[in-house]
Amino acid sequence: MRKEYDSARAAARGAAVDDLSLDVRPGEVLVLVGPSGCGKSTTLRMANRLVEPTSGRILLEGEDVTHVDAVALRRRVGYVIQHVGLFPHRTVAQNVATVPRLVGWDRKRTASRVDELLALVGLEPARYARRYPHELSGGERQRVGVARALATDPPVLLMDEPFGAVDPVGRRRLQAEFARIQREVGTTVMLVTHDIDEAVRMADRVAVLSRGAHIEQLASPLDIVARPATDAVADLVGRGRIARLLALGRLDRADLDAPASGGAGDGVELGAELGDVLAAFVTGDRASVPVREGSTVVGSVTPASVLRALRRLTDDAPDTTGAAETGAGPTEGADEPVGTLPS
Ligand SMILES: Nc1ncnc2c1ncn2[C@@H]1O[C@H](COP(=O)(O)OP(=O)(O)OP(=O)(O)O)[C@@H](O)[C@H]1O
Repeated sequence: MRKEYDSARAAARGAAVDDLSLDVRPGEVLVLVGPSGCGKSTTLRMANRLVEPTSGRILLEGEDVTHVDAVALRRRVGYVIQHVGLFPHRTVAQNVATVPRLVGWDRKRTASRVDELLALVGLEPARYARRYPHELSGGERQRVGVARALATDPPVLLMDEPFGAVDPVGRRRLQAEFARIQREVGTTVMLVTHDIDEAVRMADRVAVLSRGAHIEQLASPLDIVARPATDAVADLVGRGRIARLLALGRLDRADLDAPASGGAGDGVELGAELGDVLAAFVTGDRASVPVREGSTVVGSVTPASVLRALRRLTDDAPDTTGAAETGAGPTEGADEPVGTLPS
C-alpha cells in the first residue's frame, strides 16, 4: 500500500507511505507508533479511504474494498479521532445514532442501541442522552465518540490519537476503560499514537514505524520494550524502559529460588507483574518473599530474582510467553486477517 501526496513539497519528501504491507488480526488491538510525520495517520486513513491510496489494496474481512463506494465503506468501519468531531447541535443520543439512522435502522432499535452503548462507555443514558457536546468534559466527549463509532458493531475500529485531547489522569482511565470495552465487544482495532507508553499499554501488537511508514518492528509490547529490533525502536523505548519492563514482565518459574523457610507474609503470585514483586520488597522490608500458585508455595524471590527476570526478558531469545502476558490477545485460529493493506 502506497501513498504519495499530490503537491510539489510532498513529492520532494518522498512517499508518505512507502509500500507498507500490514495485516490486522481479528479481535486484536494493533497500535501504530512512531515519530511525527512518519505516516501513521495516512496509513490509518487509507484503511477507510479517507485518504485514497496511490497504489495497493485494502482487504476487509477478505473482501477487496479498494474500489467500493467510500462512503458506504466508512459506515462499516468505526473511526475515532482526537477531537471527536461530534455534531455540536445534536444531542449525545443523536450523535450516537448517526450511523444507525443513515443505514436505516428504525427508531426503536436505534434508541435501544444508543442506551446500550452509552451504558457500555460509562455514561448513564438518563443523565447524558439529552445533553449537547458543549455540556460534556473532554473525556465524556471522547466516550461519546467511541460509542458513536461502535454503533453498528463495525468489524474494525480505527482510532487516531483517540485520547490525545484528555489530561494524563483521565487518559489512563479512558485507556483502561477502552481496553475493557474492546475485550467485551471484541472489535478489531487499529490505533495510532505517538506515545510509546500508550502503545505498550493498549496493544496486543505494536508496529513501530519510521518515515514512509517503514516498519521498524512489529511485535508484542513486551518484545518491543525488551528486545528493540533497531536503533529507532531502542530510541523510542529509551528512557523509562526498565519501568515499562516492570509493568509488562511477569514472574516466571525460571526466576524462582527454592521456597525459603523464613518467608513470612502473603507473598506474591506466580505470574505477578515484576513491578508488584519489587513493591513487595519496598513495602515489606523483606529479603525474600514466598511465591504462590493458588494456595501452594512454589518458591521464593529476592530482589536479585527480579534483576534476573529483567535479564531473562532482555535476552536475545524471543519471549514465547509474550502473547499470554499481553492479556486479551487474538483468539486461537485468528490468522485470517480482517483488514489488510498489502502493498
Ligand atoms: N494532505 C496532505 N498533503 C500533503 N502532504 C501530507 C498530507 N497529509 C500528510 N502529509 C505528509 O505525509 C507525511 C505523513 O503524514 P501523517 O499525517 O501520515 O504522519 P503521522 O505519522 O500521522 O504524523 P503525526 O504524528 O504528526 O500526526 C508527512 O510528511 C506529512 O507532511
